[in-house]
Amino acid sequence: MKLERIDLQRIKIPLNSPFETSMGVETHKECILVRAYSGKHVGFGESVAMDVPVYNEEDVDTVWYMLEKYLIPQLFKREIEHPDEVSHLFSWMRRNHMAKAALEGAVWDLYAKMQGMSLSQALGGTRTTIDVGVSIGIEPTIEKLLQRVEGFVRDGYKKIKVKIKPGFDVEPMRAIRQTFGPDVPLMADANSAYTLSDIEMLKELDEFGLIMIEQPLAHDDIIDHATLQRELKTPICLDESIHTVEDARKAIGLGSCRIINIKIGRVGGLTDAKKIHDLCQANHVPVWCGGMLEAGIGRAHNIAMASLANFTIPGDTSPSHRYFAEDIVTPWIDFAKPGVLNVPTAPGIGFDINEQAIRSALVEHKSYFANCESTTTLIPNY
Ligand SMILES: O=C(O)CCC(=O)C1=CC=C[C@@H](O)[C@@H]1C(=O)O
Ligand SMILES: [Mg+2]
Repeated sequence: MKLERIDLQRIKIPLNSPFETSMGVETHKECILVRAYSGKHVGFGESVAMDVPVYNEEDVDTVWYMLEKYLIPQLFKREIEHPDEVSHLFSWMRRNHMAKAALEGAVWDLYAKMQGMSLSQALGGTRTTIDVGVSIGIEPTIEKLLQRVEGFVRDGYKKIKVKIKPGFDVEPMRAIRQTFGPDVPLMADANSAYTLSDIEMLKELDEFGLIMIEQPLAHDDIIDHATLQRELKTPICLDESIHTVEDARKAIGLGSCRIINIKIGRVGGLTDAKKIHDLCQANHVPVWCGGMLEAGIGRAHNIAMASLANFTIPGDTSPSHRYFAEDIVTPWIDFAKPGVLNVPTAPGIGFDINEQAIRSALVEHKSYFANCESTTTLIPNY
């Protein structure tokens, strides 16, 4: 496929309620939508970088900059046979995975549409439905947390993920277990809030029969996580520490984790997400699809990826209304039955674009054309 035009749209959407983690409080979802045009087809992608670089080194501005200055011009230079070529094409650039993934995702969607297949099929997905969980931010009180958990359990979510941080960890988890019993599928996500000096507290979490403790230690660590995993019964799941298939290989080899949370944007796109999925499958390490509070296009990409066979743990792909009063896709992403989403069978991401919702949320829109002189490439010829 020859890309003729690429559009970037920066949008900002209010969250239904603030979402607090150990990294801070989010009240809006700000992201960049990517539209990739070839002939009569258009593919859609979405960047997941936050508006401040607290989750990784990127933010919305760095994503736009890297796309405009390097990645879009480079893609215009090439005829792409298969989307798997894009991550190699971008491999000269260090990191900036969320910028790369937003553009690569649009190419994957475009490719699937041109082939007349769903994105799930194009990726090799086998599931026709996916079980989904919910991520609950840090609440001001344990009582408020219990109210949120009660509502989501009633809604039928297949996994309840609770954010923890120093001072809000053992007691909230104990209260959930005492209130809802041992059968609620429960996990904790620490977002790197602890160190090995907290090992005794982290071992206390073992009594709650959690599915996993996600990213308890430093965002760039796999050594201390291996030490901690040897002391814990509860499986450690790595999120922020895993950026590449090599990171995953090393973490599995060291015993740093027993589960991996795959986020398309964190690992640089669908091609690399699939490589990590396949490596984990070969090593009997289950994976699940993490979330970044995506709007509908990003959420649709997550659904397609989560249809791959080794995504055996419910992911954080809640229906749109969990976070937003209006979504940028139609139909809205919603349960087919409690805790279950259908995997679309229509071509590409399988959702239409709600242009009115995008217009309402639009901050900036810019079109780039392959035949435009100003779209020059500032990188060596790779
Ligand atoms: O998108 C969702 O529903 C889950 C969001 C979520 O839990 C996270 C988003 C971004 C960073 C973190 O706060 C956290 C995570 O680490 O998984
Ligand atoms: Mg996480």
